[in-house]
Amino acid sequence: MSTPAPPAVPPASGSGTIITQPPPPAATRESRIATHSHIKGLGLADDGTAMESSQGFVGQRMAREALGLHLSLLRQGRHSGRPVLLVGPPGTGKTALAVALSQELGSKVPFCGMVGSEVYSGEVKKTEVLGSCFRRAIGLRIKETKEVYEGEVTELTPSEAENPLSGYGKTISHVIVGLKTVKGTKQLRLDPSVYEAIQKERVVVGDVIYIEANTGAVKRVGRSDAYASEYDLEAEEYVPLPKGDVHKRKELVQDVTLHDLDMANARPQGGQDIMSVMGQLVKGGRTEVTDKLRREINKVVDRYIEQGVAELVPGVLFIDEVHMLDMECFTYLNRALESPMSPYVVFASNRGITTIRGTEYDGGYGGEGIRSPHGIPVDLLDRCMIVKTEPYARGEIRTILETRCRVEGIQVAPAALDRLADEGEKSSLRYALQLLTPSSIVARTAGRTEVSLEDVAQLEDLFLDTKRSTLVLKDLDANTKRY
Ligand SMILES: Nc1ncnc2c1ncn2[C@@H]1O[C@H](COP(=O)(O)OP(=O)(O)OP(=O)(O)O)[C@@H](O)[C@H]1O
Repeated sequence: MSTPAPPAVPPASGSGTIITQPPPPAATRESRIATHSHIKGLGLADDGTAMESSQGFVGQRMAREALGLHLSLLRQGRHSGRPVLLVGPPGTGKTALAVALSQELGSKVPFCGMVGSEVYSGEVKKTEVLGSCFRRAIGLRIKETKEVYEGEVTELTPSEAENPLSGYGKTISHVIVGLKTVKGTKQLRLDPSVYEAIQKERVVVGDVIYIEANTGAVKRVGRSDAYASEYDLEAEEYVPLPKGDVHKRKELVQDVTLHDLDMANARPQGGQDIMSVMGQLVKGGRTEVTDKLRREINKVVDRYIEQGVAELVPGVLFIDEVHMLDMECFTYLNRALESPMSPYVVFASNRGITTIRGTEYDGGYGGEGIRSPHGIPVDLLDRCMIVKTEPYARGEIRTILETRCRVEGIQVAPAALDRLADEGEKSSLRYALQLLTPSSIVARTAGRTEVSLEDVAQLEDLFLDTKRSTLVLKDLDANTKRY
């Protein structure tokens, strides 16, 4: 049966189609707790005002409301060329705000986070690193109609044959797969390469899958809901039995980023399934993608957008410690921000007036370089919408600590929590947060389930905060003139 050519993603490779929908929960994740795990969004009410504590966010109301407004700009597609700059002392939630922004946009909108110093590499140009981050933050949603075999797996029987290349062992000659839909069933005799793809997706009887007729790529959609009561507790995603025939044309939506397309086309060798493409991405060192290739890809992308096959999804590029970038990067940013294919850019810096990197050795500026607020040239600064974050009050620190305890599953006695909040106020929120997990370990070692005041006190002896550490150094310096 003839099929109209699928809109193979960029030029000649045919291997550019990358399915980046989130994998089904079964294949994913143990619960890992990261620094910002408790942040679930900006915590804004319907009228855009920030609630005192919501979605894991506590305080910092002005900044949250400002970002809420930017979010509306982004949703209306009117953000272009207007980056946000988050400024404030360390640990006041600048990164947390960027994370919340990306959460608000949803999992299908790309988010790329980087630190200013990442641009310095011996192998890749600074502007190339920035350029690839820009493209990681721009998504493309491609709608393709493909010929597929879809259904619940009723049979999965590999057929073995003698290995013609060696006297020992056996190889798979073919695999029989039975697929069932509401309308009927079909038995397929498939190539061993499809069996490999089935194994990689960890398909078992009872799963709903589809197999692309042209490429043999296999995608596990989830577990058939006929098996829903198999276990009492499960992280499985259950899906209904597919309707229609087993063999049909299906509209597939694939989310890729421009960077995925660059990489897939820079090294187009290998298979067409997601695993081969992913393999290409992780193998080898960092490779530069030429400007010419990017322009070609942009042309194809433009064509797809015009044809209505694809839709551009601008995401968020977050550059933390932006003062670490140098003049060359800032000049590049000025141009990149004006491009019609620009993501929503958020910068963050905790520096005040400081020298712009890359201008220090310029004799024209008296050897000192150009000094500017946050180490950013004024012309770029002028384009930014600047949002300030404030240091936290003790009550806010206590609430943030409480939220973290809930996320990490730590029980802390009220007196210990008060002590940690005091530490947070005296030293920093980060220091107080860092003491949480170790104090729970100390409590557990002592056979208790709740962190007590003594546990926190013990840790304060073991770990110094920045202020005490500076005092120790000053003391050493005064007494021994060393260190
Ligand atoms: N308002 C808040 N509500 C809840 N958690 C917060 C809040 N502010 C900060 N945090 C948490 O405190 C920790 C430090 O915050 P974050 O890393 O966002 O600070 P930062 O301003 O980016 O610091 P730096 O300038 O050092 O990069 C993180 O775990 C963050 O999730």
